[in-house]
Amino acid sequence: MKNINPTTTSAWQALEQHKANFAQTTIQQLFSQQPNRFADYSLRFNNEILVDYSKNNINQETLKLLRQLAQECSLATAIEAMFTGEKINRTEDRAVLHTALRNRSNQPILVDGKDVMPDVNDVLAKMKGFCQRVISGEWKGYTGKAITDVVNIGIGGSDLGPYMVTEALRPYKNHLTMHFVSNVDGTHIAETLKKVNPETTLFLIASKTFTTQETMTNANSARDWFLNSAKDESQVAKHFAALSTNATEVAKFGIDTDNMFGFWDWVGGRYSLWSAIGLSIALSIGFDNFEALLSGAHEMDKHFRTAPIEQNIPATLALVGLWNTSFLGAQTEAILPYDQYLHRFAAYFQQGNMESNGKYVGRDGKAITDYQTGPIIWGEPGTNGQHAFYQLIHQGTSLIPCDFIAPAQTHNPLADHHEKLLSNFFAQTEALAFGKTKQEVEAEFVKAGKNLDDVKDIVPFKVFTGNKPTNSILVQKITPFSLGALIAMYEHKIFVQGVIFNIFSFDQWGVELGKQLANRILPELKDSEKVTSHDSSTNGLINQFKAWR
Ligand SMILES: O=P(O)(O)OC[C@H]1O[C@@H](O)[C@@H](O)[C@@H](O)[C@@H]1O
Repeated sequence: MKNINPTTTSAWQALEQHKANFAQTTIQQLFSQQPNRFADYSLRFNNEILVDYSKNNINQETLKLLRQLAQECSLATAIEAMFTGEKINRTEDRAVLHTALRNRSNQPILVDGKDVMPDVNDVLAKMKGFCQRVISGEWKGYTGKAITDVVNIGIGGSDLGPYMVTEALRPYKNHLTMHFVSNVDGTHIAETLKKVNPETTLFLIASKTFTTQETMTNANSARDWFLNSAKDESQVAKHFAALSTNATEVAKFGIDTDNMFGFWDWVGGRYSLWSAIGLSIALSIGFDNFEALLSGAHEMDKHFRTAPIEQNIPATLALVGLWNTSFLGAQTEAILPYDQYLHRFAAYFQQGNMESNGKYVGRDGKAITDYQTGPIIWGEPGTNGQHAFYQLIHQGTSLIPCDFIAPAQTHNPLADHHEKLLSNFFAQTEALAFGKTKQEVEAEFVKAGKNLDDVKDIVPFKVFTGNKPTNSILVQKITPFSLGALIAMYEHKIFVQGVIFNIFSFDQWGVELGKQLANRILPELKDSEKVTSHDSSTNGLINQFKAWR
């Protein structure tokens, strides 16, 4: 991947000039000027996903310049570099091949001259056999009973993806009850263990490194709890499996390598749900559905790799997002799914995006000083968000571009719930784009029989300026296939932005310092000695903790 500061491209400079046009123009005016705006600014994937990006402050010139920016930043070369296994994660000297995990075409993909597909397929076959045995009840616990509960112990990428997807695909789930334990706070595992029976519980220890403090602490507590009942170490094999790249540490923990499902250093944690880390997903919805999830992602991969930039959905979302943040001044992006099953979707992409693109060092090793990199990602499911934080999106002083996501078909057709939900979905982007003018507010008062003189002081508070950018992502139905495609779409959006930001999107050095310092502090908490080795704030806090515990 080349080192190109995006601000030095001619497209960036042209975009800087071009943005002045939008100081005066509103989204409303753009719609009045362009009757076909919806048709011209929307894209479809497989007749299953519709992406409408028309309600943004963009015109054809904006798109032309953004596409030119992508070209000047060598996006096409970068895409090929990723898909062909080049070591684009240069700071860790690794390839980035989550796309190989879902490569249903089976075309060889080489890393260091070796095709990775046979290994990928071997692990998938092992996962399939394991799922069949556990789901059918053939796999027995230490007292001969079938498994009823699965506890995934992992954190970050080893938790967020599997948890988000198993929740999103609940309509497809079988009889197994899934639990996810991530926090090192003992409350998380303690509350989970209250709900399960050691005779019928399977623990999946999910950790790429198998050294993560939170996960190993929870795994040890789970094993102690299990042995408290089973009283026999040899029974651990029936109740513990490991999802990891680190066979040595897995063996040290005492998990049989037969129960280890491997993956490789070219799978980033936050891109790992497609790997063995997805075993909890496969157990919950069955292996066929897990394969459908992979297929959906693979179709999106093909689209991303081959579609021209004008029709390329992830690239378009990335460029429009970059326009909003780098040129129009937005600092955050909200992801707002109108689907209760997608309640962890925003949390998942908080890691996906912020751990990937929250970087201040460019690919040249120098600090980036002249542009913003990854935005802050946040969000909650609609309509809950409407009654909480939408006030600020509609009338605050910050510009917050939003992605609205909704399925056309619900899995729970109950009275008119879904029509009501979707009416809110449509209404919100309409309100955000077009707002409500002073004249409209006054007309409403008049209609309600009010004298305008009496209400004139209230009028400004009821005005909505509109002109707030949104994308609407309408999915025919949330199925394993469409969800796979949707996740891959956002993954590639992040990739495109990382390429243009000139950063390395696939490392995560920013999480290390806190871990190091926590390891230094941990022994200091073991005794009652007064701590003096830190700054006065940290010393003061530690010492108060010791006094109060
Ligand atoms: O899967 P393991 O190795 O336990 O890591 C879990 C998580 O740890 C964090 O510190 C980050 O590095 C994440 O990217 C990662 O997903």
